[in-house]
Amino acid sequence: MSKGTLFDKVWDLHTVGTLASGQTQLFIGLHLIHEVTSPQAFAMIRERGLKVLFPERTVATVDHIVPTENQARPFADTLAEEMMQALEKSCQEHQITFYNVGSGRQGIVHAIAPELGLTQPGMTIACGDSHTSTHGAFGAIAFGIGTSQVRDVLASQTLALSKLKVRRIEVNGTLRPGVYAKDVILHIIRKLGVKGGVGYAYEYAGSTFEQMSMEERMTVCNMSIEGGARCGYINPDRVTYDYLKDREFAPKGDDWEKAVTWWENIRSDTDAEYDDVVVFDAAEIPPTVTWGITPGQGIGVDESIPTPDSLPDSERAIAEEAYRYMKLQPGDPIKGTKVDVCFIGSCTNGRLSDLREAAKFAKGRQVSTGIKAFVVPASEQIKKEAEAEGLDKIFVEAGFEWRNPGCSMCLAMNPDKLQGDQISASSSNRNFKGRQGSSEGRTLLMSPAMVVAAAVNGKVADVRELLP
Ligand SMILES: CC(C)[C@H](C(=O)O)[C@@H](O)C(=O)O
Ligand code: SF4
Repeated sequence: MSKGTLFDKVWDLHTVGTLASGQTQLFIGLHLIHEVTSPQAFAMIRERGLKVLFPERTVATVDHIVPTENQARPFADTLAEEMMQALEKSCQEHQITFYNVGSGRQGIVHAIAPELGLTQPGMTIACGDSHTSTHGAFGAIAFGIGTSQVRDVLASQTLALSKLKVRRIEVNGTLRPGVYAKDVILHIIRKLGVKGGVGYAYEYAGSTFEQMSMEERMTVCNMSIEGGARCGYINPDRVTYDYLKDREFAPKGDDWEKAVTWWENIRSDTDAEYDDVVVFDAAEIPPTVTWGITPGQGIGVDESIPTPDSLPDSERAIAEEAYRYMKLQPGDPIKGTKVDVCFIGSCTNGRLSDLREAAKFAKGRQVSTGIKAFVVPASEQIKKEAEAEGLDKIFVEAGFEWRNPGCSMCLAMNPDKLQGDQISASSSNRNFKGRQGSSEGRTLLMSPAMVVAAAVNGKVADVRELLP
């Protein structure tokens, strides 16, 4: 095996050849598909009379358009129903496994592949979805692709790609109470910028990530793309193997031992060379909230919205645009900003550990009057597990609604939408203009625990004040 970073090794092992363009033809071990970016890709292969080359390496689910309340078919939204039928038909035609609503395995694509054990170290994974970077938490090279690339993978199981540089992002130390994986990644993006990672794969390393659970690692890798990095990964270790062991599609018996040996070999070598190295101290990371219209516009919950003169030239224009859109004043504290909607869910923070942590703070408290607060587990399996622990009851008693799995208000391609210029406290990953279903809707990104703090206070609050 070649020496170097995990990225280099996995890249080399999956290289089919070099194309005339100079790009690499890279073999894709696992292709995940969903209803939004696959219909046109299927139409394109159909037009050319092509087949799906490796249906057994292709797995589908439905997540973006599913209603989280009434899931009766046909869906009330005819466009959603059409997308659903298109996916059902394509999967049937090409013998692709489809985890449909009610299968017990449906959910946000980036939640179900790990929980089924499909996502494994050393793999190349592609999906027509930018947050495919999530799967890097397992030491896979996983990235989002566009519809024409979905076509390429369906037809050839390969992609034409240019190799990325690798930046090692080291975070060391223990996170302070009330500070979560979400704050770590929001902090990294705040410091390195939303375009800082363009051209790079991010390798997250250091004791902070080593101490994280797989779910926390997924939260971090998920938002690599918001920092401009096409993929982000963490070297596999005992935590990874313990998570994967005995999952449905994980290797079994002798194959398991062989797999672990191989996974150990693909870890970045200690003397690997990086194109860049950045180091952060975990103790300096505060509970972070975004105030603007990019995930890079984050501040500590006890900081004030930056004034134009405190910002570097390159950030001023987008800050001006953000003050106008968000209707927030530079210099004002973010804490105390009134919110209307509180959303816990998404592929960033809709997993069991997120719901458990949020429930700890919701227990025995009440959602403030006039606030709409709701919890959307990322998958059917997570929903079931959460209910078995009684988390649903804690949320409902506190005044949250408990919904069915899907992307929901992360992107609002389903009925869960902000109205007018409502402000949401959201555990999702994007605060772009109009992201949550209203062209004037405003989004404040934060950890699930911070969303609960906002829900019970009716305004942005510091979760540390709720700590026992
Ligand atoms: C719909 C899909 C293509 C999109 C993405 O690529 O990320 C969505 O998941 C998002 O989060 O904006
Ligand atoms: S939860 Fe949000 S970010 Fe994740 S795949 Fe769905 S829409 Fe995209």
